[in-house]
Amino acid sequence: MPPSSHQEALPPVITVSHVSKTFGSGDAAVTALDDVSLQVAPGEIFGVVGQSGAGKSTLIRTVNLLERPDTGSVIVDGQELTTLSDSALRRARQHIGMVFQHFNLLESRTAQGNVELALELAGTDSRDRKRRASEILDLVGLGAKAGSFPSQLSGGQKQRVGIARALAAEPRVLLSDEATSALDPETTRSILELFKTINEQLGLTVMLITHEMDVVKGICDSAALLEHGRVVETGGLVELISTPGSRLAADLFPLGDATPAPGTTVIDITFSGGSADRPVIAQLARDHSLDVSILGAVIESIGGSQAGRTRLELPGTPAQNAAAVDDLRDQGLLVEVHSADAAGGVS
Ligand SMILES: Nc1ncnc2c1ncn2[C@@H]1O[C@H](COP(=O)(O)OP(=O)(O)OP(=O)(O)O)[C@@H](O)[C@H]1O
Repeated sequence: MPPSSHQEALPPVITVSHVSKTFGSGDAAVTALDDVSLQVAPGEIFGVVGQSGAGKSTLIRTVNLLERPDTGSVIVDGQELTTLSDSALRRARQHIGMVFQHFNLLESRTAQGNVELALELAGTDSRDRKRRASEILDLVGLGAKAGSFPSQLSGGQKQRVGIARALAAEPRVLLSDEATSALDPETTRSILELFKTINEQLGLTVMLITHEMDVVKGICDSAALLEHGRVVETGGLVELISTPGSRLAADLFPLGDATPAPGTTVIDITFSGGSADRPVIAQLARDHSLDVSILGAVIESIGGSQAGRTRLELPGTPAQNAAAVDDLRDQGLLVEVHSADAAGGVS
């Protein structure tokens, strides 16, 4: 659910502050996380993206201390995890569900048995375990398969069991490490819809790792881009796409690579909220008698509102188009101006 102003006033559910983690030592040392700080607001779906080896898994595993940071602090639901005793940490982890890429189910147990296991570990008595496991399997759409073993389930069904297990002990936070990357596109869509449903129905905060921008666009409210163990950008998606030069925005809304004519002006306009519905380009062409060419455009729905970017080519130099650009900016639009060089490149 998109964070409302009321939610923004609440303290974050996850706060990672100045976390660093190095594996190995000497010449073999690998710094997986380098002074990482980020916050996840209550009820948000927060995506962590970045290339392979950027530190995404290490980061998400520090949020439930499966990976202990060398330095820094991790606060989940108001509790600083790094200073807890082993037994207190085990209790705290029961409120942090985790979903894994390869499901990590016990083959010897049925779907119901796998979900009940999480409740056994939480000390729930037998009757409540059965009732709760049935309820939660119904919620993930797998009630009819409660008695099936993992070997009798499809990948998507296995992941639903994994999600049910993660939800069994009524966590406040759900962590997902590439939950959909072993699934086909259609199953991926249905699992993402399930995340969204859980997020909305249970008010659960979700932090997920993905390398797929479509996942971020599809369900995330906020995201962080990791590079070489560092957070290079983080924020709400609508806010990010309104940030000039945002790498995440460029990855979320790729504008294609149409080549402008040499000596022209190239402008990138970011639309969000109401501006996405206005006939901005037609008005620009009319008011400034400009022969506007659209080099690329993408409009998407993010968190229930329209957002997108458009790359336009205008005849003449940036100086000659200054009035047109000012006009766009006066309308509250975010405009970046480039000039096309002789080779059709943009600078
Ligand atoms: N247990 C470990 N021992 C040694 N090095 C590790 C360990 N775990 C991670 N690393 C290293 O830390 C860096 C970050 O790894 P991590 O798995 O967090 O990246 P990632 O962004 O999740 O990558 P991928 O998308 O490929 O899963 C990599 O260089 C990796 O080789």
